[in-house]
Amino acid sequence: MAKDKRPKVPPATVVAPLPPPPWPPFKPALPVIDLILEPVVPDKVVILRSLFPRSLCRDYVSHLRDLPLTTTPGKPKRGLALRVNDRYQIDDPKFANRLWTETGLKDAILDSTMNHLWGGEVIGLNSNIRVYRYSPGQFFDAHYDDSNNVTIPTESGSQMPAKTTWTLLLYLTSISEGCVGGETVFYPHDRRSVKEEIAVSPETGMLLLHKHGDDCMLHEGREVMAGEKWILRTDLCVRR
Ligand SMILES: O=C(O)CCC(=O)C(=O)O
Ligand SMILES: [Fe+2]
Repeated sequence: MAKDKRPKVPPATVVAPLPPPPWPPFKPALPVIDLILEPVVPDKVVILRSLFPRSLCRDYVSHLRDLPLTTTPGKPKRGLALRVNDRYQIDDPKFANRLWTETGLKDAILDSTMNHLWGGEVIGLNSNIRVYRYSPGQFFDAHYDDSNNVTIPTESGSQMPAKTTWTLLLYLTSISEGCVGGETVFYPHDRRSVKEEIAVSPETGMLLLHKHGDDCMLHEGREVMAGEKWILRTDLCVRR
């Protein structure tokens, strides 16, 4: 089989398990509005506005600042996308489950008319939670996101085999907090082309979902010009 040379996101770094951070409670109770999935690119990119209200985003950012964020190295290994941002990563199945069940996301996804898009029976979110902070000059170069095999804990304590099918990015800041730039840009034809680009500007509290794996669109996190772009990232998981 031909080797896939598309630039990929570097695999998760193996680190000694640390206790998860004390994520702020979801206050006020979520969701604050009727959550509606809005297509941006048919079958590939969807947004969900106001998953978190602005006050909760503010609360999250002020807590996330205290986390031990590390700056990604400037020069990636061959085949991996260049990204320059500060990030934190934790395996936290409990928080992934809270994000899934206590925000209205599960209902919005499972009740949607878009059920055929998710790539199987959706069972929850990837427990690999990533926090990104982009300061001015930082960006995430064009790449594709891979699908990964993971497990999701069930209520009985067993582990259910799952695979990730869509990337979830929750924007915690935007132009309203002074973040200039930082759009997530998609390229429909596997090449960076200004004419073809579809740019999603961060909106505070908005969740962006995009299909990944074999059908992933080439995409990038554009350079932040002022302020800070904060994101929470996880993935949608289906049964495998
Ligand atoms: O920061 C962004 O807008 C894009 C992030 C991204 O592409 C990723 O996490 O794989
Ligand atoms: Fe990505």
